[in-house]
Amino acid sequence: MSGPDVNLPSVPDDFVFDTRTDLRADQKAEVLVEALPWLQQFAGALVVVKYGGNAMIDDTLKRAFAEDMVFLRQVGLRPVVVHGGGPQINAMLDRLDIASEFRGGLRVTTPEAMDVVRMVLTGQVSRELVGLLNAHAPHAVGLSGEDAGLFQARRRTAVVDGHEVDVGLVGDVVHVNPGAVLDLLDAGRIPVVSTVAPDIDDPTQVLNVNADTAAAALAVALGARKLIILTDVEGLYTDWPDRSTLVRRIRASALAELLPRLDSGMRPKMEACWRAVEGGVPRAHVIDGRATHSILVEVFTSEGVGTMVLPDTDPDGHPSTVPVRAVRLAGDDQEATP
Ligand SMILES: Nc1ncnc2c1ncn2[C@@H]1O[C@H](COP(=O)(O)OP(=O)(O)O)[C@@H](O)[C@H]1O
Ligand SMILES: CC(=O)N[C@@H](CCC(=O)OP(=O)(O)O)C(=O)O
Repeated sequence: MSGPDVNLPSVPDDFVFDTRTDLRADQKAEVLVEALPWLQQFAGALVVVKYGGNAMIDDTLKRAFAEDMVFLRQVGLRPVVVHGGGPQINAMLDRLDIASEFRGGLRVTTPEAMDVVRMVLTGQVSRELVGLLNAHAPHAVGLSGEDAGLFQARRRTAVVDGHEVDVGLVGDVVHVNPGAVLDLLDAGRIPVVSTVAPDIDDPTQVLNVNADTAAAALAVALGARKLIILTDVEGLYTDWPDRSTLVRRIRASALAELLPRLDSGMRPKMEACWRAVEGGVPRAHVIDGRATHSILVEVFTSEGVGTMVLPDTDPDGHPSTVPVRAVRLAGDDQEATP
């Protein structure tokens, strides 16, 4: 194609053209202005973000996630990252030819598998996330549930078809000592937490803890303003996989009724949201980690994204409402009040 003969400035080989032509300048300004009340509302807010699953295996998404965390910190929030790493653990177990299975959504964890879980979460996934974050500015510090007594866990079973089954070295967080995380936040750092925890009944033994569950326990202990869980689906569907049943907002009591009917993938996430909200975290969200910058859209736009869990009543005793995001509540006949 030939255009008018004009003198164009020379462009370096590594120049990346801005292809974001879908927004006009005034529309870009509108997006920024729309963020203003949310920036004001969340100034200083502590937000726990659980990063894991498939959103963590794509390089572009990983870089975008790091940008989002650095962005949150830069505009005055206090983000804490709790990461999973199920797919990465699977890959390493395969490489080492160690068999592994899930029961009731939990990995059956033998002592041999536990070594791999610990090595992958704290030695590989945490290191990679810290590196991606620190590519922007040296703020991220990795720590595991073992560090400074952050987590203590107790062994648990899984429930399969109504029966309790042994899943080996798997635990639930029963105690959180958030001092180390708070120290890091006070120093302006971004803590990156991996979810391996000492056994409260045998502190020389470490346990494998589901990262969604651990993120909820940490959010409660830190008094977080939000828990945000990234996953590989748009949010919670009441009738999975019927796409017309995506839930935008749901109150804790309606969620409690729904939980027993959820499949094992979504159940730990929604249970984590429920636990967080019951434990005093005002809002918990499950959002699509496959969409770049979905965290920024959730925090800084009026529509939000994904599924939001909110308490039945806000601390002032009024039925909980959230500005503008007026969408019908699952399990609730009323329209949300803007
Ligand atoms: N009710 C539901 N709503 C949404 N997703 C569901 C539901 N039930 C099952 N799922 C499945 O759960 C998956 C998310 O769980 P999982 O794969 O464990 O997430 P992650 O890898 O992000 O930790 C979704 O990709 C979807 O296939
Ligand atoms: C007990 C248990 O199942 N632990 C998980 C811990 C990692 C995790 O939760 O990772 P995702 O968030 O990526 O799923 C596991 O071994 O896979």
